Amino acid sequence: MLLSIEDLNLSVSDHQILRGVSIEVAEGETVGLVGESGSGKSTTARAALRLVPDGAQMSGAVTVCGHDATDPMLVREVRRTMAAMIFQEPRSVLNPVRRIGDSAAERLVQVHGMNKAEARRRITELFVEVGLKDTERLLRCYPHQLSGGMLQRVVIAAALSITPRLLLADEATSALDVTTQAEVLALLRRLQREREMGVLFITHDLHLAAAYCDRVYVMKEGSIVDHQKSGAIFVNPAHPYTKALAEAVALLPERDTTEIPS
Ligand SMILES: Nc1ncnc2c1ncn2[C@@H]1O[C@H](COP(=O)(O)OP(=O)(O)OP(=O)(O)O)[C@@H](O)[C@H]1O
Repeated sequence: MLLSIEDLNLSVSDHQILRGVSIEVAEGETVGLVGESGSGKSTTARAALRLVPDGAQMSGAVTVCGHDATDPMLVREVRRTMAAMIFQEPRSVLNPVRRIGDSAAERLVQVHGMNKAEARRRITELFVEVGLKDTERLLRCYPHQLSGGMLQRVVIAAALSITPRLLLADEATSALDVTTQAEVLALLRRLQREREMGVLFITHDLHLAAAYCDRVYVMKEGSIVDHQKSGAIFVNPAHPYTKALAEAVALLPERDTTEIPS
């Protein structure tokens, strides 16, 4: 298993956020983690890499690529060389006053000891791999000069720069328009297959998770309440909450056509 979370509990200031969460991701697998806002999805992914709030109380077992990720020393190595995380809003992780090239190449310089020229060459290759064009100009741009889709590709390239075996994608495409979302998802799928990466794909969208992932975990109020192969999730939801999520799209109020102004 690339990621194994077992009976994970996490509390902050006596508020219990995660309750006995268990999740597994194998090599080459895409596993969905679905739930409404505040159900604990991001906290689970962050806790897997020990990125927890100060003072958080945590219990349970987490291994990433066979390493104990609850160990503060070991998890540093895990984050350095084995696992990467992509967040929902790329603008929040890129420094607005640093050039794209410097931000994207940072880990290769700091972590892998490459010199700046080597790191820029490698990042340029990765930019091409994630479908970015005009890379020389891009390296000199600032985040505000790029679209959301381009920035998300930059962030994916930076995450892939360490050649992670496990990718934690936290609402990685939720802020993108539908067309760009489809392109980024196709890109992630291709890269995942080429690299045999395991992916934990976090989303609030059950339909997207079922279409994109091999298996899906459903989370509610800090607990995993359902776990199914994607094909089975609509046919045989094990928990009423999964059924409610599946039907949620039908709850949109119908447009009132009786009061159309002339
Ligand atoms: N640093 C923190 N300190 C205290 N409570 C926190 C902290 N981070 C998250 N929480 C709480 O933990 C719960 C789960 O939050 P989390 O962000 O993991 O949910 P989520 O399912 O990822 O939601 P969203 O889809 O909105 O990102 C929420 O009630 C949130 O308020």
